[in-house]
Amino acid sequence: MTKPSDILCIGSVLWDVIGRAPAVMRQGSDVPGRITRLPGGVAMNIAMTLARFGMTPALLTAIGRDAEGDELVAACEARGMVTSTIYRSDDLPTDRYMAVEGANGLIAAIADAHSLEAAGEKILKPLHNGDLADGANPYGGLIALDGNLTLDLLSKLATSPLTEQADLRVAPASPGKAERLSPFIKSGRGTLYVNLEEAGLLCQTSFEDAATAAAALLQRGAARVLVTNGGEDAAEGTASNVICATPPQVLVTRITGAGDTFMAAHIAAEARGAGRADALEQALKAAAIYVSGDPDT
Ligand SMILES: Nc1ncnc2c1ncn2[C@@H]1O[C@H](COP(=O)(O)OP(=O)(O)O)[C@@H](O)[C@H]1O
Ligand SMILES: O=c1[nH]cc([C@@H]2O[C@H](COP(=O)(O)O)[C@@H](O)[C@H]2O)c(=O)[nH]1
Repeated sequence: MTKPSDILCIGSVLWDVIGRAPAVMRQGSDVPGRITRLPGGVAMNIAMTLARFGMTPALLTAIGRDAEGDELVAACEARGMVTSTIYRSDDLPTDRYMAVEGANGLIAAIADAHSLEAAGEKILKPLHNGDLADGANPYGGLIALDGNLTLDLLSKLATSPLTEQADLRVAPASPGKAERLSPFIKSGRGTLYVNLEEAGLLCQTSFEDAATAAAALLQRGAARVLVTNGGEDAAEGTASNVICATPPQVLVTRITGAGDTFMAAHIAAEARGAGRADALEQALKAAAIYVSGDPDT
């Protein structure tokens, strides 16, 4: 029996290896700093924030049956997440992400999500084998889905009966993978969470502000969108209208994971019954607290 959860997080759960230096960095820099290893991956970041807001996420991902994988699953369990829904692979290693951040922001990052990609549809088994749902009774709750899955699998999910009854919340994994979300614009299914750059990539243009980007995504077929723009106004749009709000001004101490925190806080606010404007305000407040927080937590 699977322990009850109130949201499924589908996508990448991996180890983040983050190097941080107080110096301004450029290509070829070799400077003293701190290197930390933390649970990461977009689905995990969202799940961790949801857990902090009192929700119980179940994870649908691929994790290797290796020592790094065991440690990662234990870290998920320690945070109260449901892990029996995870696909553990005997032959695929646990995925990793590596980033370098200097005083001038993110210098570069590499995401190695090859095992998740290779596992493909195997991670979705609990949605049709009766653990969470089956063909006759599709899953009808919240799903947070990340764009680390292959375009092929995301395309299937955008039209699949497996997710037809679900309240689907979709986030790109990075600007480089933003276009993988285009099936959800085409099918007009789900709520998309993107930053301004990702909105531009999805519309093959660039936008000056979040409200314009939200309107363009809706016009192309998206059912509902949230567009963030760092410290500038964020927007939320549905078929009826686009609303905006301004993030609180804070001193930024970390940037990795701001978008994921925004999304999780927004979902949690709505799960508690917040209306559109209130949920947007709460998400901006939570993201501001996060970006101005202790980078080592
Ligand atoms: N400089 C900042 N000041 C205040 N809030 C910020 C700042 N940068 C990011 N945030 C918060 O994090 C959210 C997401 O940041 P953004 O940079 O748009 O996304 P991503 O992390 O996906 O690139 C913003 O909407 C805002 O709430
Ligand atoms: O292709 C990917 N890039 C980045 C991430 C994850 O996203 C976070 C960094 O996101 P951002 O740069 O938006 O802060 C990290 O936790 C990392 O593991 C991911 O899953 N896949």
